[in-house]
Amino acid sequence: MTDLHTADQVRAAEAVALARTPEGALMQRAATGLATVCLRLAGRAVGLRVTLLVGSGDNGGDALWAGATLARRGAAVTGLLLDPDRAHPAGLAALRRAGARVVTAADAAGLDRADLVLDGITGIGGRGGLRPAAADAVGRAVAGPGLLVAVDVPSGVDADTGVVEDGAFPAQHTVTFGAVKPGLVVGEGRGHAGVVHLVDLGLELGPPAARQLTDGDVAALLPDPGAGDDKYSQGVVGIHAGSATYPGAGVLCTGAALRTRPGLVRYAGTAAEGVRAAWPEAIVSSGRPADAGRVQAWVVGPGGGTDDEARDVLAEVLALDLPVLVDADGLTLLADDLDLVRHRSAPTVLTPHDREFTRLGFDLAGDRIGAARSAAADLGAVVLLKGDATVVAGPDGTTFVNGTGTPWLATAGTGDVLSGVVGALLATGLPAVEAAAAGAHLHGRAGQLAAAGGPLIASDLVRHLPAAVHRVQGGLGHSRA
Ligand SMILES: NC(=O)C1=CN([C@@H]2O[C@H](COP(=O)(O)OP(=O)(O)OC[C@H]3O[C@@H](n4cnc5c(N)ncnc54)[C@H](O)[C@@H]3O)[C@@H](O)[C@H]2O)[C@@H](O)CC1
Ligand SMILES: Nc1ncnc2c1ncn2[C@@H]1O[C@H](COP(=O)(O)OP(=O)(O)O)[C@@H](O)[C@H]1O
Ligand SMILES: [K+]
Repeated sequence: MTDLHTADQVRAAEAVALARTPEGALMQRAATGLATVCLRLAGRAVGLRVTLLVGSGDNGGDALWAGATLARRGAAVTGLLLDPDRAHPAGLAALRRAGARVVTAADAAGLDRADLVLDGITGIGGRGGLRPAAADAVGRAVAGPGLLVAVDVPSGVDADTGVVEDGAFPAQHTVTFGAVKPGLVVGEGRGHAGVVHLVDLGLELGPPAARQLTDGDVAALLPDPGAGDDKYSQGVVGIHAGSATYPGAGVLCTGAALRTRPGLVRYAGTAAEGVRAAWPEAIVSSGRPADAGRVQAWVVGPGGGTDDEARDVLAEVLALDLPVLVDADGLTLLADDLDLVRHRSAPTVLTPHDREFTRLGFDLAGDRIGAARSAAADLGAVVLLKGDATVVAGPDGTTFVNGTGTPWLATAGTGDVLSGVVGALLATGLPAVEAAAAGAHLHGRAGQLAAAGGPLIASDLVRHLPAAVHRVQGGLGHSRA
């Protein structure tokens, strides 16, 4: 599990640690970790041309100390001071002692000729868009071929929300201190942070603001069937998806559920013929969900249409005292009457993409975690907000940010697959927020495995689900023909 802590949480823990450690010790730990990662990434120090972009706070201090270490190892380091009078004094003295060049914006030529650019303009103290001089320096430094490494947080990226301001530093790597901040793994911030390296400062942090599951976490939620299991005991999921004219969503969703937890999957709906042909393993009926037989969780909505019949089915399923996942057309219908969800006592999982989320009446500014959380609290439901780095929020504020996936998932039908995966996990009896987070993780892993073979379509994703399960359990993963 990767714990994600906000800037305020890190600052509060740092204050406690600062009071207990000699002056400068924490910054030394941070800068040593930073220099170590830089040396590993660059592969050498001697002759390495390094540009430091140095702001006026402690983030600049980290860059100056790390620059001094690199210079002592033989790198040709240039420190560009954006605010020379306020540069971290001890860090600046160390850089000068190490023999590095120190320049100001007025005489900073050749910023684009570095092999390594260290962004120490702002860290967790940055506010809003970069000031013009800082933005100009970023623009010039990133124009060259050098490796772009952000110190703690890419300048111009909000550490908590991942909102990216104009002119922000587009890091390929971010060396972050004390804890991974949510803004490095969510929203546009994820793309600007690149690969995140954590330097442990030994901070005593409280409960995280959000978490990211690892393969091992997901494997622990997905035990293999044991000798005492039968086809019912792993949880039976019911699927109502697709239609006679458009059976695709029913086929994909049912297949995804089967490929995730193959015990037993029931399908009930008007795509029965297509689903039966594709998945002889499923128990298929063309009747209403209430007549389909016992299940432990329902999936309703993908490709189900928005007519009166679909509206009745949605109300019927939501009236059951079982976990229910609502997706796609089901969400469009739900937007007319959110009380259908608010009144439930069994768990509900809603899986909107951005347009569906706003259709439900919620604001989606840049803060995806905040948006998913407030919708979840309002509705008393788990909200899984899809996209690059899917966010899953529970009504009690429990939050996960997904760390798997690939942009190749941006293709029709992959959402139907996600519904089937999460539905199957809900039926196992997992807490709904964990089922949703684990489902998003598995779905993303399947996407990565499928995309390794080139562009993927949604049925490839279904085929790769067993390999994804195998992979999270520690295997290398292979696909099924
Ligand atoms: N507090 C600590 O114990 C430690 C802090 N560390 C570093 O300290 C950083 C936080 O330091 P600070 O609180 O000094 O804050 P920062 O250095 O992140 O930023 C504050 C400075 O940036 C300027 N600034 C703010 N917004 C700006 C903008 N939009 N454009 C241009 N300049 C802007 C401000 O005028 C201020 O001088 C962390 O991110 C981390 O890198 C590490 O050294 C570890 C130890
Ligand atoms: N750019 C992207 N990067 C990573 N994953 C993405 C991206 N775009 C979409 N996805 C994922 O693909 C799936 C798309 O779901 P959805 O929009 O409901 O598609 P459909 O309705 O066609 O099934 C979601 O799991 C989403 O997280
Ligand atoms: K920075």
